[in-house]
Amino acid sequence: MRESVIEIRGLYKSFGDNDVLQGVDLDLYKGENLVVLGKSGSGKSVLIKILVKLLTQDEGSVKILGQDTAKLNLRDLNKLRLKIGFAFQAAALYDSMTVRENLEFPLTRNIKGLSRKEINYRVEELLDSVGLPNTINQMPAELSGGQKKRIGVARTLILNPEIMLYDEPTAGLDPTTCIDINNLINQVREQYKTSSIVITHDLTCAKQTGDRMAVLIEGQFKATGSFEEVFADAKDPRIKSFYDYNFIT
Ligand SMILES: Nc1ncnc2c1ncn2[C@@H]1O[C@H](COP(=O)(O)OP(=O)(O)OP(=O)(O)O)[C@@H](O)[C@H]1O
Repeated sequence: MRESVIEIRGLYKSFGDNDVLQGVDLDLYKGENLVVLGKSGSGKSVLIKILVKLLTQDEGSVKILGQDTAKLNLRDLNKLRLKIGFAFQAAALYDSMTVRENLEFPLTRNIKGLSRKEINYRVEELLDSVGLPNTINQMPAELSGGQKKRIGVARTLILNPEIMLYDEPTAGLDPTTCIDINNLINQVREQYKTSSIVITHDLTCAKQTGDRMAVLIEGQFKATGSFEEVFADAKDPRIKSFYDYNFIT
């Protein structure tokens, strides 16, 4: 039996008469990269927001690291959130802060009493890990799109999360930089032993980073499995068209 770090059961969410999630079941297993695929508007962001309780489900349960999120008080919820790293689509760096300050910010805000030496060590270690030690005194505006993503990942890792959520990690990047980011996602899993959900439209990213795929269609996961299992012999025309669409555009 594989250990689940996230366990989603029977999740429903509607906005008015827009039934977005219609009975979602999904597990994220310890140590894996799980890729969540789905058309624009299929509910991927809604699902992620429910996971971190930025939205509340209408029905169903979410257990993260063994804890039922519906039963947590705010203090315990915030503790749990610290174990989840959220790497946003747009890297979400603070433009007015240097790279060093961007990385220090979550650290000093969430962990009190760290020495200057400990903070420096952690920041430098993370910048080394993402291959950008020389950017430490730069401003985000001086970085390329790919570098910003790397710094965003470093900042997310600084609190040692057990779970990583990557939201469209390769969006807006050229193909070579996409491959670098895919490699980084795999490196993070190895080095920091994280379990990750990668939300993407990019099938190259899915193939390179995903141990397993899950395809969200009409409010449910219709197919889960390895990239080959899901796409090689796809009978469901919606999955087939998702694949075809990706390689047309
Ligand atoms: N706060 C909200 N209030 C009302 N409707 C919402 C809200 N958030 C999302 N929706 C609706 O839920 C549906 C799913 O949206 P969601 O953002 O999860 O799609 P997505 O799969 O992440 O799309 P994309 O790939 O374009 O980011 C859409 O129809 C959207 O309009």
